[in-house]
Amino acid sequence: MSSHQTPAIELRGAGKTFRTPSGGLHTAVRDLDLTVDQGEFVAVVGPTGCGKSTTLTLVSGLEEATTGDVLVGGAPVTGIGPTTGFVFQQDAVFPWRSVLSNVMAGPRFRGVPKAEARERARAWLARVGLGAFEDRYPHQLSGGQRKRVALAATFVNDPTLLLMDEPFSALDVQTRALMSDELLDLWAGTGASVVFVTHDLEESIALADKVVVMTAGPATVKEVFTIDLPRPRKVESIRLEPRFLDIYREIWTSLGEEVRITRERGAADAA
Ligand SMILES: Nc1ncnc2c1ncn2[C@@H]1O[C@H](COP(=O)(O)OP(=O)(O)OP(=O)(O)O)[C@@H](O)[C@H]1O
Repeated sequence: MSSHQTPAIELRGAGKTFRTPSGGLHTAVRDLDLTVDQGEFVAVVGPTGCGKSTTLTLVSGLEEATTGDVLVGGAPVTGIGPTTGFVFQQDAVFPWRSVLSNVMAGPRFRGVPKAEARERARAWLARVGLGAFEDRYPHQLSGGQRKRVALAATFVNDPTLLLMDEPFSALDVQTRALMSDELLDLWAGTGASVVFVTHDLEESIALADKVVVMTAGPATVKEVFTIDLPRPRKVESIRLEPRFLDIYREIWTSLGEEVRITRERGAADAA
């Protein structure tokens, strides 16, 4: 990565304070400093409720930072850019549209002619192994297949920035590992920058170039770990590598402390 490139994302002292329904103020994240380089895969881990999703909504422009700066492609973020893709835990598919129509929707919305949109959608469906399922409706698919549709529907738009909020957490363990491999295959060579929020430390290490550990809420960046595992990766085999286990232990030392703080606070609140 050449050092003169504008980072894909820069958070500088970014924070977000929400007004609660009772009229109080709740700080969700504070003093966030983070750089995501172009083409980099960054995973964000942190204790439950610490502010991971809020961080992602700041980057997406869905929420405006209360303090500090959020830059995407070197410019202050003003809303969801046309080249930003999202994948969430919930299936972001239209239940009343066929699989093919779902994947064509993005390009059509962006003004791509129908025949070309269909061709591009078919190519991505083939890549996710759903070429034979284009006429099905989402309810006729398994959870993993629906997730594949969501990935095809995202990648068909050639995103330069991918924001993913626990996209695989509703899936069973085996499907989850398959989807992680699938994601890495689809992402490889696209040059897209990824911010991937997860609860799962193993998943974060297997996928990412950098793992960002956030503190107990209101979250700030605690530590950033560079993951020096080679690519291409297969998540089921890489997690058995000695280097993977060393990295896991190192990051857990940092993350575990924040998880404990969060648990103790929860116990104190309940007492
Ligand atoms: N719109 C909002 N209004 C008020 N408070 C909010 C709002 N959105 C989030 N919060 C609060 O901000 C804090 C951080 O929430 P956020 O969803 O970002 O955490 P998270 O780390 O993604 O959580 P989880 O690990 O459970 O997915 C929480 O205390 C939450 O209740």
